[in-house]
Parts: sequence; structure tokens; C-alpha cells
Amino acid sequence: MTGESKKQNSIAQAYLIMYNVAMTAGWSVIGVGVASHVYKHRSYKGLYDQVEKQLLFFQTSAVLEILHAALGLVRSNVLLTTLQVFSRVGIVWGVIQPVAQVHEKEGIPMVLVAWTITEIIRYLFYTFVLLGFTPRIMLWLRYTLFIVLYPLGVTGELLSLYYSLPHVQKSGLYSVSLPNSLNFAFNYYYVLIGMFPLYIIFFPQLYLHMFAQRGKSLGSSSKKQN
Ligand SMILES: CCCCCCCCCCCCC[C@@H](O)CC(=O)SCCNC(=O)CCNC(=O)[C@H](O)C(C)(C)COP(=O)(O)OP(=O)(O)OC[C@H]1O[C@@H](n2cnc3c(N)ncnc32)[C@H](O)[C@@H]1OP(=O)(O)O
Repeated sequence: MTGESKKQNSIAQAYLIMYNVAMTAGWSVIGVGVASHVYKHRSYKGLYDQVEKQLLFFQTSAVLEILHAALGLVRSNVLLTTLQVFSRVGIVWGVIQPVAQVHEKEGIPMVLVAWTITEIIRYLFYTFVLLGFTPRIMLWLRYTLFIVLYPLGVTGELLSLYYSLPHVQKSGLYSVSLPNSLNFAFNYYYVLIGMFPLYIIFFPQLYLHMFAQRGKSLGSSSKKQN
């Protein structure tokens, strides 16, 4: 490795450490918000409003991960990262945030629990890896909790999508109806309905990808220990 590429490598490492630390901190703030709300009110009603700003900010920041993968900063699959990031950014900005009626439904605690636990562990794990020190428990949590949290998150996302439908249809959210000067019609309600088959097609691929990552990471690390 030349001096120049060594320098570029350390800049990339330093940037990724900062990114992962910031994301761990952000999702921890969301986690504390969720836990304190549930502890105080013994209910998930009002939970979304308590964490909305932080959730919108840190979920949207995950778009950088597509860039990291595309630029080769990390060895993630670009397509799977795009699907993962856009499904959540789409749910947050396209469904949960604009449809207030969804905020009090059971999909909200499901996604908040699944996303928060996953992301705190994931970003903390990446930080440890970059610092050259990976506690075995972090490796195990990163590549095991998804088995339960992925289905929980998907169920919460699909429930939120489902509960938003009558409100989107009634309000005509983001829709354009005829007649208009451009002679153009668009119905957001049908876009949301079209998301259901996309989940059926793509979720199994993401879930299986994580099992493959699990096999590589936990399989090889247990071999190293033996
Ligand atoms: C445009 C229209 C969109 C339409 C969407 C259609 C719907 C599609 C359905 C999708 C369903 C999604 C449901 C989902 O949102 C629900 C939930 O998430 S619930 C919570 C549970 N979820 C999870 O556990 C998944 C979390 N996500 C991920 O893990 C990733 O995003 C994923 C792409 C799924 C997999 O990650 P990856 O392939 O990156 O695996 P690794 O973590 O093993 O990383 C590979 C290597 O890259 C290094 N890496 C990656 N990121 C970083 C980083 N930030 N900093 C440092 N290093 C990083 C990592 O260490 C690995 O390195 P190595 O190869 O050396 O081991």
C-alpha cells in the first residue's frame, strides 16, 4: 500500500468511526426515549410523538450507508443496503410521519423496538470492529437478534402501511386527480398497496442474506476459537 492510499484509508476509517459513534448515540437517545415513555405512561400511545424528530433524523442519515457501500468504504451489498434503507426511510417519511392516525397503532412500538435494538447493536458492533476489538457477545448479538427482530420490524412496518391505507385513500395524500392542466393522474394509495408484494419479494432475500452473514461471522469465529 502506498503512503497516499494508507492516508486515504485512515481518513475513511476515522470517518466511519465518527459515523458509527454518532448513529449509536442517536439510536440510544431514541431507545431511552422509548423506554422512559413506556415506563412513565405504561402505554405506547404518544410514543411516536416523543421520538419523532430523532427518528426522522437518524433513520434518514442511514441513506449514507448506500453511499458507503457504493464507494467501497464498506463491504456491504449495494442493492440489499438500498432496499433495507429505502424501505425504512419510505415507511417513516411516506407513511408514519404524514399519517397521524398510524401514530397510535401497534405497528409503532413494534418498529421502534425492532429498529432501536438492531441499530444500537449494529453501529456499536461496527465501531468495535473498526477499533480492532470485537467482544464475542457483540458479534453474537449482531448476527443473532435479527432472527427475531427482522420479523418483528417487518410486521410493524406492514401494519403501519395497512393502517394508513384508508386515511391515504380518504385524504388523497400525495395524489393528483383529473382534470388538471397536465392531464396527469397519480394515486398514492395504489403505490402503498404495491409495497406489500415488494416486501414479499425482497424481505426473504434480506433475511437470508443475514443468515449467510451469520454463518460467515459466527461460523469462522467459533472455528478460530477452537
Ligand atoms: C426503492 C424502493 C424501496 C422499496 C422497498 C421494498 C421493500 C423491501 C422489503 C424490505 C424489508 C425490510 C424490513 C426492515 O426494514 C425491518 C427491520 O430492519 S427490523 C430490524 C432488524 N433488521 C436487521 O437486523 C437488519 C439491519 N440491517 C443490516 O444489517 C444491513 O442493512 C443489511 C444490508 C441488511 C446487511 O448488512 P451487510 O451486508 O452490510 O452486513 P454486515 O453488517 O455483515 O456488513 C458487511 C461488511 O461491511 C462492514 N460494514 C458495513 N457497514 C459498516 C459501517 N457502518 N461501518 C464499518 N463497517 C461496516 C461490516 O463490518 C462487514 O465487514 P466484513 O466483510 O469485513 O465483515
